[in-house]
This record gives sequence, structure tokens and C-alpha cells, in this order.
Amino acid sequence: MMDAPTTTTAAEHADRIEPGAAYEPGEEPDGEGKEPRITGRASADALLVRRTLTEIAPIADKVTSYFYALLFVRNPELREMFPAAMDTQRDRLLKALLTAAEHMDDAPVLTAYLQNLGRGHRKYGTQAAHYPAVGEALIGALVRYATGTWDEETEAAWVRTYTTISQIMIDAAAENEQTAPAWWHAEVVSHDLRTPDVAVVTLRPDQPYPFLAGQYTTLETPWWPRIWRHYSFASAPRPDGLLSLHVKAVPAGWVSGALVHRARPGDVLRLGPPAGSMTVDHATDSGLLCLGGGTGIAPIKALVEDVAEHGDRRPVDVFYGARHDHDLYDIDTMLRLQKTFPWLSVHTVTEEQGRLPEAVCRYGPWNERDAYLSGPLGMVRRGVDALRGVGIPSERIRHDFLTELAPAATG
Ligand SMILES: NC(=O)C1=CN([C@@H]2O[C@H](COP(=O)(O)OP(=O)(O)OC[C@H]3O[C@@H](n4cnc5c(N)ncnc54)[C@H](O)[C@@H]3O)[C@@H](O)[C@H]2O)C=CC1
Repeated sequence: MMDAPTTTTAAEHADRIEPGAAYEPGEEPDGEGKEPRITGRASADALLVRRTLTEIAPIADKVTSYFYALLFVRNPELREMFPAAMDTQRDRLLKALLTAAEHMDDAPVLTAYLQNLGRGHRKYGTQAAHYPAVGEALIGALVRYATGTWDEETEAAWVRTYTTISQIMIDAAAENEQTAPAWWHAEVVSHDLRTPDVAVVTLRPDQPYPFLAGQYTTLETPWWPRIWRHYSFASAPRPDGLLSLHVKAVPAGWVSGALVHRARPGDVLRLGPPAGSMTVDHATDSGLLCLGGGTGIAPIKALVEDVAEHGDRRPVDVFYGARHDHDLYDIDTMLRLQKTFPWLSVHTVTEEQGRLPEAVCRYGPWNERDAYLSGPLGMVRRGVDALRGVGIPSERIRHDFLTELAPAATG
């Protein structure tokens, strides 16, 4: 039911997030003049909450199993909202909650994250009435395993924290219900196998699917019901309404494997709402510096198309990284774009030449640019450090790993 907030380590990323996937975002809070509803209270509570998190970190597996056991034993009707095989889902729900709790006093990032999560939960059939059951299982699991630090004050902090989290999600879902479906059906209209394990999949949604270049969707295949994965759009919105995704089949990746090796035109998938804040700021005319690693080139291509459509003529440098030459599966498209648009420069970086973040720093200067990073978590993490190192301020660096890479909150 609760979507992956995503994860906190590169290893987990490899396990759980499929290529083309992106993490839950920190979209800008939506709604004009709407202030995040996380208050100063959070800082005091956040200390207690983080103390619990530190205690349970080494036994996270046990806490997770017990949490789900409590949830399903007490609320058997919720079981069918989760995938049949829980091992792939495993700690998504708990991890979402714990990530949110951890970032409780990072109000703008957290509010946006939770609003997005709340909207995204509509596709699971989540109702406001389900939230208390989840909260009780959460507290039940913490009471059982955080024995060293649990006390009345801590419990009160967790209850307040969970109440805030769930209310933001419930409100966002209710608001979204007024204007958007809970999910879209989308038919595969073409399937282009670019390498033995990378496919470009084009979809026709059953109703208009509004999104911005640089955003991503969640996707469920008919072969793995209730298992959802994230994929970035590889094109800016098109007049024909078609959507395209780049998918790499990873070992043991159920959804990615099915999309690459099994999906064919005529198959119908389900899509959740668009999400993500890695979008072009058209209020400025700063140049763009884009790093796309592997299938991470997908949203970068969408950003280039977006700049082109706005007729901005801002300088755009794209660094496209891959392990080997033959992994640069979309290089023809990128070179075609470069030929068409004089403001665009495309640089390729294979591992023979070094890794993407280091390679970018050999060029420049970049300190006047807005930066966009998309690819494996390790690449994004090192890329952010490298770009800060060459003088790009953090607020001008965009990527989809906001909760993972947000500076640890203090307080
Ligand atoms: N919006 C986003 O952030 C998106 C993220 N992705 C993610 O991108 C990944 C793509 O996977 P593959 O195509 O197999 O990429 P890959 O593993 O082949 O790597 C692509 C590039 O990233 C570099 N790289 C990898 N790990 C690095 C590290 N620790 N430090 C520095 N550079 C590193 C490689 O040198 C290479 O240039 C997937 O994990 C997918 O989930 C994909 C699409 C969109």
C-alpha cells in the first residue's frame, strides 16, 4: 500500500529500484501560498524519533517483519493491497514512514514528499480509514523493538509525527481526487529493444496524462500485480499524448525483466500519477549542465526537448555516461539533437575514460549553470559532491534522490 519512499543505500537501490526508476521526489509543495503544515513542534519530536530510529537500525529486518505481521493479523482485509510476494515489497511501507519521520523537521522537502506519496497511494485503493491501522502497527512494532529508548514521551512524539505524516498524505489524496484519476491504463504501442537488456517502450495512456519533462511515473505490469516501479519519461509531453520510457532489465528485476523481454504492442499497463521536481526552471535563462548515467539519460533527453520547445537557446551540456561504448544505447538520438540545436553539446563518458562526475569536472566552468543529475544513486551522490566542488550552489542542483541526499536535519 505505501509506496517505496525509496531507500537509503546504494545496495538497497540496486535491489529494489529498477532502471529508469527514480526515487520519490521532493516536489515543490503545490497550491499557491500553501505553507507546509509541519510546525516547530517537529524539531523537539524529531530528536526523540531519531533516537528510536538509531536504536532499531541494526534490527530493521525484525521490526519490518513484525510490523507487517501486526498489520495483517489485525487487518486481514489490507493484505490484498500488497503484492502476493512480500519479499520485493518488504520494507517499503515501513521505510516510507521511517524516512518521513527522520526528515520531520525538513519541512519543505518532507511536505512535498508526503503530498506526493499521498497522491500516489490512490492507485493502491488506499482510504483515509486505513491510516490508523498502519499507525497502530507502526507503534506496536516500535514498542516491541525500541525497548532501550521507548517511553511515554517518545510514544507521544511518534504519535504526533505519524498523525502529521498521515494527515498530509490524506489531504493531498483528497485534493488530487478532485482533478485526476487514481491511475491510468496505458497500452504499449511500440517496443524497441536497443541492447540485449535495454528497451525503449512507448505507451498510449487511455486519457490525457499531464506531466512535465524531467518527471517520472510509477508503473504496474499485468504480469506482476501490485508491484510498482518508477520510470522517468524519456520525452517531453508530445502533441500525440504518447509517453516513452527507457527500461533496463536488471538481474531478478521482475518488472524490468517483463517490460524488456515480455511486453509487446497491445499489452496494457497501469500508471500512477507523474511525480518529481527535476524540471527546467523557465523563469531563468541560465545554462544547463546535465549528467545522465545509463538509462538515466531518459529524463535528460526530455529536458533537452523541453528547452528546445521553449525556444530558450540556453547553453545545454549533456554528459552521457555508460560502462562501455555499446551501452550508449541512445547516443544516436542525442547526436541528432546536438546536430539540430546549436546550443546543445553532448559529451560521452565511458568507464575507460573515467566516471561521469570526475569527467564533468575536467570541463567547465560550470558555476553559472543549473545542474540536473539522473542515474544510479552512487553516480548522483558523487555527482552532487563534484558539482558543489566546482562552485554550483546546492539549490541549483536537481535530482530525484532528495530524501536520500538531503542534508541530515538538525534539531
Ligand atoms: N531520474 C533518475 O534519477 C533516474 C535514475 N535511473 C537509474 O539509473 C540507473 C541506471 O542503471 P545503468 O543503466 O545500469 O547504469 P550503469 O550502472 O551502467 O552506470 C551508468 C553511469 O553511471 C556511472 N556510475 C555508476 N555508479 C557510479 C558511482 N558509484 N559513482 C560514479 N559514477 C557511477 C557509470 O560510470 C556510468 O557512466 C538505474 O539505477 C536507474 O534506477 C534511471 C532513470 C532515471
